[in-house]
Amino acid sequence: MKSKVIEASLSKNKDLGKCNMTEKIRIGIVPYMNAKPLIYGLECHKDSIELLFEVPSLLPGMLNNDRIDVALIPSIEYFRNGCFAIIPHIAIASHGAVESVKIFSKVPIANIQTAALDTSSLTSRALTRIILHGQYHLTPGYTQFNEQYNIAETRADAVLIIGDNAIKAADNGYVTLDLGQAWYEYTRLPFVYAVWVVKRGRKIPGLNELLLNSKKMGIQHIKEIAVSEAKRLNISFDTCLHYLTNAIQYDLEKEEIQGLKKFYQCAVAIELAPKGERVIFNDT
Ligand SMILES: C=C(O[C@@H]1C=C(C(=O)O)C=C[C@H]1O)C(=O)O
Repeated sequence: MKSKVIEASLSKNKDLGKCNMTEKIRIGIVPYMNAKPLIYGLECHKDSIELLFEVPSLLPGMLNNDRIDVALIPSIEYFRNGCFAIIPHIAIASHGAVESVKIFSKVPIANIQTAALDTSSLTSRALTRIILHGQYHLTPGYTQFNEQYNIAETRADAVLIIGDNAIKAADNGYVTLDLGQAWYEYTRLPFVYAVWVVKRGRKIPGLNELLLNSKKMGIQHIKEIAVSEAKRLNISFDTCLHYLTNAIQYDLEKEEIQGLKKFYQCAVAIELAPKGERVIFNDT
């Protein structure tokens, strides 16, 4: 299923600014299992789209520097940047437990004094601070956790890990806190981890439709994605299917937008984001 719209947009649109018309649309995306359904339908556009895989923390900068044209970015960065527009109806979200954003703690959560946060993340790092502060009245010392480290050798009391590594990490007797679940208990709202964005004012005709169709196709082929992810990550098909269908949610509608706005308010309250930002959608 080839999108005529995007092909037309590449040849018709004279407003692509720094993007050369003969060049492909460069789309930045996280390399985790959770993003696979969102890009499933893009595979058949290889002649007009280039996919670049990068950890979430690096994608906003790449978009800002025009190294990519569209990106799936950590939701906190949408509010910090202030110059992006969100592609409607699509998110990486959870309504409760997310299974891939977890604190692994060597002490009871209420006793955490130091926490090392995954450097791949931006949103879940902020969410950790919000939950530990808001729910547990804790302001621990924060350090970095790099995926080359392992939990046991980390000096911090607790470690935040996101993505495939969090799914694969064994609990090993650690106290674990699923931050999607913690957010739900704190607010009774869904949590939005990532959104597709473009720079505000950048017109890529057909983009919203292209990404929405891709998501729809991904959801239709979720079992096939679970099979290949199980192989790639060396984990069970059931774990993948459960994660892709029960834990991660891909909609960005009324409730998720409410969750996104609540997250922004909580971030502003502890100075993790500037005041006065609004949710603005891309309309092309
Ligand atoms: C739920 C997740 O969402 C991710 C978490 C992000 C973050 O913490 O900054 C960013 C993008 C998402 O892919 C996950 O990867 O586990």
